[in-house]
Amino acid sequence: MTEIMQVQNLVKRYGALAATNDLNMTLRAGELHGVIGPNGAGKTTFIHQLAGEVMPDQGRIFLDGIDITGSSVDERALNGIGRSYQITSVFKDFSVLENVMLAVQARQGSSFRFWSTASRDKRLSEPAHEALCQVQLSHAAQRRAGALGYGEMRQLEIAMTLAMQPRVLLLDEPMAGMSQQESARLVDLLHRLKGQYSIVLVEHDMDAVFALADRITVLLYGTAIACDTPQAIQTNQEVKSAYLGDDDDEF
Ligand SMILES: Nc1ncnc2c1ncn2[C@@H]1O[C@H](COP(=O)(O)OP(=O)(O)OP(=O)(O)O)[C@@H](O)[C@H]1O
Repeated sequence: MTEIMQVQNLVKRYGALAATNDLNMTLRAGELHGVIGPNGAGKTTFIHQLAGEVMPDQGRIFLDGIDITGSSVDERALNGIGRSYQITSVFKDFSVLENVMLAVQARQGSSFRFWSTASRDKRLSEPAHEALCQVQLSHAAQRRAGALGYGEMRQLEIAMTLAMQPRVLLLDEPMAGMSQQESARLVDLLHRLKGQYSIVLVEHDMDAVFALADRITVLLYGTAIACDTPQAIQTNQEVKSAYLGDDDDEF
């Protein structure tokens, strides 16, 4: 399997604290790669660095073998790195469809400037409908985004990310705050997206990560202490003692 991203020796310091510390990881094309670790292990800082929101102090990030360490968030998005939108970036008074259309427009950039309104609308609405279909939110296309339930709002965020036509999807705790039913629906959705996209999933819901991931990287104090299949991670002694405190029941 080819590697779509490589992360080499990533370091991000906040004062004396190294949030990521010599962190190495590879993302294979089409895999769902779970990233787990205790609170403060550096998971979110890692995702921020992959997305370009935080610049590392040391280390390199490669996409398709090209060094993107110094690229901005926008450049990375145009090169296919999709960072899940946050609820804060949803326009609550716009319809669900309009929000996704805005994401399509962001992807298409200024190429629509000279087009007629009708053709522009179609060029925006068709991929937007497609993205909503992918996350099974088509039924809510005309609803006001602000009227969506919490789980549906997260589905909308993913639709907006998919509308950017990413190859790599970065998902930072997509199940946070969800009910059991909403989480189960999101697990189903990620199962469907698996293989179509290369996905990095940071998630505290261990059942979800172990059910979904092809491989899991375990972070501890900003360093990857293990990277393996869920089955191997489950029985990895270093992971057990360092991350789970030797408690077999945790898995
Ligand atoms: N902007 C910042 N300024 C100072 N310290 C920070 C900053 N961002 C993160 N940190 C620190 O870096 C460490 C790693 O934080 P990070 O949020 O990446 O961990 P995490 O694994 O995502 O944690 P959690 O599971 O609790 O979300 C923590 O000790 C955190 O306090």
